[in-house]
Amino acid sequence: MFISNRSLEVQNVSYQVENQIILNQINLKLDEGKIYSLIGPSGAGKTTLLEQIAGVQKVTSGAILFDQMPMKEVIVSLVPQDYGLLPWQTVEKAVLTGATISRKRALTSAEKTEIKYLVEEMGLASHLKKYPKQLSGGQKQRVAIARCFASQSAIFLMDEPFSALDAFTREKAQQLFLNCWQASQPLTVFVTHDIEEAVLLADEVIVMAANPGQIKKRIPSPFSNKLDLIKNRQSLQLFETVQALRKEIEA
Ligand SMILES: Nc1ncnc2c1ncn2[C@@H]1O[C@H](COP(=O)(O)OP(=O)(O)OP(=O)(O)O)[C@@H](O)[C@H]1O
Repeated sequence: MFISNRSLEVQNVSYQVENQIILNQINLKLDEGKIYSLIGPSGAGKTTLLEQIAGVQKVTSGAILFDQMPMKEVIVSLVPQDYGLLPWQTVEKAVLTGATISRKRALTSAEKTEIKYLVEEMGLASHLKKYPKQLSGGQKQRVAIARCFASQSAIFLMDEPFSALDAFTREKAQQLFLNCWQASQPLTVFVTHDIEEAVLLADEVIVMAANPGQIKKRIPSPFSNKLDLIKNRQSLQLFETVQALRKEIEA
């Protein structure tokens, strides 16, 4: 059992562009060793909140801390909506560079072997020498996820990480994600429009409301064993939780 008491705290974060309030007094305490999904209607501010946590967007009102440190001192791994791959880096280079930067040192040969295994598991072995323009959307997304795991950061932030995958590949990637996640159990926050995915993968679903963007509800996972995706996908708990969430989002 993974034991940790570090947490990410979003303290009274608000964000306004011109006269539009995009985030309105967001308060969240998120614990290490857990996966959180962020759902809500379009325009609720999910991406904005994720990017403020990641430090991509400046926090102009309120504070975001991890283990009581400001986020600029914390290394996070972000899977952005556009995958964030550099056009001049091959798949291999992208994953290895991500891992080196987050560790702030050269990789050991054991770490390189582990990363190679991860890349193979992600179905990318035959694409190692390819550049982003030579990859499909789904392949790019898998590179971004592999780079995230290879980084071994304490915090993973993912914006619709499985959205470009077809249904079958998506189910495989979700299972692979949960299996890989078990090894280090980073505090993970992911945005999704897929309510089923939000319930299946997360320990807690965070529902946002729009105009202005705010936290509406937090709903714990109904599953005792999240790893058993096949069983959970067919369960009554999934059906009931998805129905309840749908009402919450539409209300
Ligand atoms: N830099 C910006 N300038 C002006 N408006 C912005 C800016 N960034 C975000 N917004 C607005 O903030 C609101 C929230 O956007 P955001 O992308 O965070 O929402 P979202 O919940 O992720 O939406 P979606 O589900 O459609 O991806 C939207 O109304 C958007 O138009």
